[in-house]
Amino acid sequence: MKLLLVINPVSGDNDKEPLIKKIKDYLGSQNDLDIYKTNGKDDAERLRKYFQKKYDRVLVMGGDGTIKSVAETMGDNPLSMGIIPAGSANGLAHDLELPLSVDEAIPVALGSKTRKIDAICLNGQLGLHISDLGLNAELIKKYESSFFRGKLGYALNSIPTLFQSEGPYEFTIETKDITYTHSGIMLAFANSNKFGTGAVVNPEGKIDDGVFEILVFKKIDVIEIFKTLQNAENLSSDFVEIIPVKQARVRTEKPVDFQIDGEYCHTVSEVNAYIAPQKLEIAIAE
Ligand SMILES: Nc1ncnc2c1ncn2[C@@H]1O[C@H](COP(=O)(O)OP(=O)(O)OP(=O)(O)O)[C@@H](O)[C@H]1O
Repeated sequence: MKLLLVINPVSGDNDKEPLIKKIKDYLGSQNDLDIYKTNGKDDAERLRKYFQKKYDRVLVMGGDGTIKSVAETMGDNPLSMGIIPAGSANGLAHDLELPLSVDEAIPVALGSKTRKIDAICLNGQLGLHISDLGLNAELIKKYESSFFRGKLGYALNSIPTLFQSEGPYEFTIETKDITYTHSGIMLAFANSNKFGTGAVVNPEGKIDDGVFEILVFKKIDVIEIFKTLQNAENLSSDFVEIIPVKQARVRTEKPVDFQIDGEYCHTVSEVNAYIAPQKLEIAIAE
């Protein structure tokens, strides 16, 4: 097998060298492995050059942001992807029920069982997991500029963000059939059903059903947040409005912080979103 291993050296705040050694040991001598370590600057350009070569699979060792950027760089003829979860939250790996320990993840990432998943195209970028406008994107903006990485960084930044949020916002959502206006602290574009924290915010969401859900979170409600952590299926519509769609345009009166799969994307006042069915093939557990 000819493999490209893409590694984010800083994701999840953990040392990748022992993990790389485990992969090399597992592969032994009969496999052909190229390694690319991301730099966070011109990765797309550099990766595109790698993808001009022929590989059988790309392995990604990082978090959702690294998976997203590799998926975007592969273009219209993507390779199948094996994931070695090594980010802070690993939302996509949780959704696909991939093993989180590297020893278990390696055989799965190199295995023959795969699953095709949808992506959401958001203002020209790919979102594979959950992207949002508002409160969570404000938190990610603060986290990315903070000294602390990993889960501690999210935790340390979340309390001030909850009190300093600029919301609520007025979201105008135009679908093929109808236009809604909802006020909320955050609007999410969900391809899957839970955040990397495990909170099930989109109980009906499936990652390969050809639709995505727009979730408008109306207020912070401790009981409902607790229910999301218990995998409850009946979230109150006073807490979250769920709109399944294939395509939508969302507008806000003033620019609002926006994030895609945990990557902060500045402020926007319009997001054009549509589903790209069966966009990516990912190796999963037998
Ligand atoms: N060498 C590097 N130095 C700094 N940033 C990097 C580097 N390589 C990639 N990045 C950045 O890492 C981000 C993607 O991180 P990813 O989502 O994979 O991990 P993560 O789960 O967010 O982990 P963490 O929370 O520790 O960043 C992107 O913003 C990318 O630009």
